[in-house]
This record gives sequence, structure tokens and C-alpha cells, in this order.
Amino acid sequence: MSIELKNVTYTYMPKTPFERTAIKQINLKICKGEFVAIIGHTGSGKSTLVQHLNGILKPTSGSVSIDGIDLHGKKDAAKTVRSKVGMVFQYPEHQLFEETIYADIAFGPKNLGLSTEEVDARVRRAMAFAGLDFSAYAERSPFQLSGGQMRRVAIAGVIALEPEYLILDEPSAGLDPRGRDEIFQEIAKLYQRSGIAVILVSHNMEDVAKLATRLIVMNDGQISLDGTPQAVFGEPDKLKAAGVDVPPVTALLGKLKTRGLNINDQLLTVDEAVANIIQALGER
Ligand SMILES: Nc1ncnc2c1ncn2[C@@H]1O[C@H](COP(=O)(O)OP(=O)(O)OP(=O)(O)O)[C@@H](O)[C@H]1O
Repeated sequence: MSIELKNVTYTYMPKTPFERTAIKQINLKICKGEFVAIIGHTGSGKSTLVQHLNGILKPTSGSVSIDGIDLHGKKDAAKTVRSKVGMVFQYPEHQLFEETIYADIAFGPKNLGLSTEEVDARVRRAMAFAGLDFSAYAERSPFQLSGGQMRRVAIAGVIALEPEYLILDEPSAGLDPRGRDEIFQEIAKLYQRSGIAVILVSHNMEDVAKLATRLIVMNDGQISLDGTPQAVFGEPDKLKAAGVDVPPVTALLGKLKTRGLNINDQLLTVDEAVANIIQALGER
């Protein structure tokens, strides 16, 4: 079970003076159970790439398939996408529009043609998952909430679709550190509890390093690195060429190593780094 892109190229505004090829000859397979983070400098093609994973964009050339179904081949392809792929866009709270939080989260499942009971069960599950107490929030207007809470409602609306592939394009953009941590904790929880694939576009290297099982680095419309976080962050020269920084923890460990400390510079979390630094200092 996978989403597969074969030789996908996408050109915006072809045959005009504004023509721009945003992704070039991309070959990529993402399987259920993976947590894939897509990183890269501004304009490297991340959003264009993920908008192919749910059929919003149709490749200029090449093909996209989900669980073996060609997205642009069959008539029922759109239905397959709707039922399997959930997409959280940048600033998803801008897409809230119903009068109550309940109605907003119920909107997607209703559109899937589910029974009232099933819609209700999904709304309750999604709200519980997003940390929104049902009795306190269901009948409130989403527009009375803080920015972080509005985003949780918007994400709950996508989670209520119970997608098998969940795509999140910069889900923490514009949030303060606390809001950002909460959103990432929820995403991690969802990933750990279910066998879905998560595809996350993010600029935050620490979150990416902590959560992802696989990192894809985009550079100028192409995939320049693809591997585990350890493997990718172990390629500082290629990362630099792609305009991407290593996580601060990895950078710190690298510097301590060049200063002669016997240290593992492939660690990605603060806790791992602290334990390793204490051990290295004890050896001196
Ligand atoms: N609607 C559009 N019309 C024309 N060109 C576009 C459009 N959207 C994106 N582009 C161009 O395609 C290229 C890739 O853009 P894309 O948004 O996919 O990059 P990105 O890596 O997601 O960037 P960011 O990190 O800033 O969101 C850029 O050069 C961008 O200017």
C-alpha cells in the first residue's frame, strides 16, 4: 500500500512568459507506516510535490498512483483520493467556515456520505484526539478560539476523514513554541496509534529529526537526499548545497567533536545529546 510518483514533472503557467517548472522527474514511493518529512529551501518545490499526492495538481508529465490506482486515469480516482488521503494546508484555520466546531469537523465525513451515527462517532473521536473536550467545545463557534485552537479544529476536521495517508504542509507555521509543540505531539500520537503514513512539510529541523522515519530533501525541484534522519543529517555538505541547516543539536555535537570530545555527532534529540556529552566528559 503506497503512493507512488513516476517521473513526475510539473510546470506552472506553461507556454507563457511566467512558465516555471517547479518539480522535475520525481520518482518517489511512500508506504503506509512511514513518517516522511519533506524539507528544502523556499521555492524548492515541496508544496508542489505534496499537492500531487492528493491529486490537487495533475502532473505535466508522469503519473501518480495511490494503492495502485492511477489518480488521473480512472473515473473513480477522485473518490479514492477523498477516502484515502487527508491534506492539511498551510494556515488551515482559514478554511474554517461553519457556525460550530461540531459542524466544521463533521463537514468532511458528511461529504463522504457516511451515516449520521458514523459522522457523530468520527467527530467525537477527532475532538478527543485533538484535545478538544466535546461538551465544552462542540457547540462553540470556531472563530472564538485562539489561533492554535483554531488550527486544532482544522486538523481535527481532516483527522475525522480517517485518512490512510495524512499530508501536512507546514502545520506549525505562525504558531508560538507551545502551540507548535502541541500540534506536533498530536501528530506523533496519531502516527504511533495508527498504521497510516504521515507526510510532513516542515522547516523545523528539530521536529523533523524527532518525528520522521524518513527525510526527503528537495533542492531546485529535485530530490537531493532521501534516507533516515541520521543518514540525511550525516551529509552536511549536501544539506548546505540544498540550503538546509542540520538540527541545532547535531550542529552542536559536530562542533564538540571537532574540539576533540569523543562524541557521537549523529544524535538528533537533546536528551540523547546530553547523555552522550556527560559520558564523553566523564571519559576525560
Ligand atoms: N501558483 C503558482 N504559479 C506560478 N508559480 C508557482 C506557483 N506556485 C509555486 N510556484 C513556483 O514554483 C516553485 C516551487 O514552489 P513551491 O511552493 O512548490 O515551493 P516550496 O518549497 O513549497 O516553497 P515554500 O517553502 O516557500 O513554501 C517556486 O519557484 C514558486 O515560485
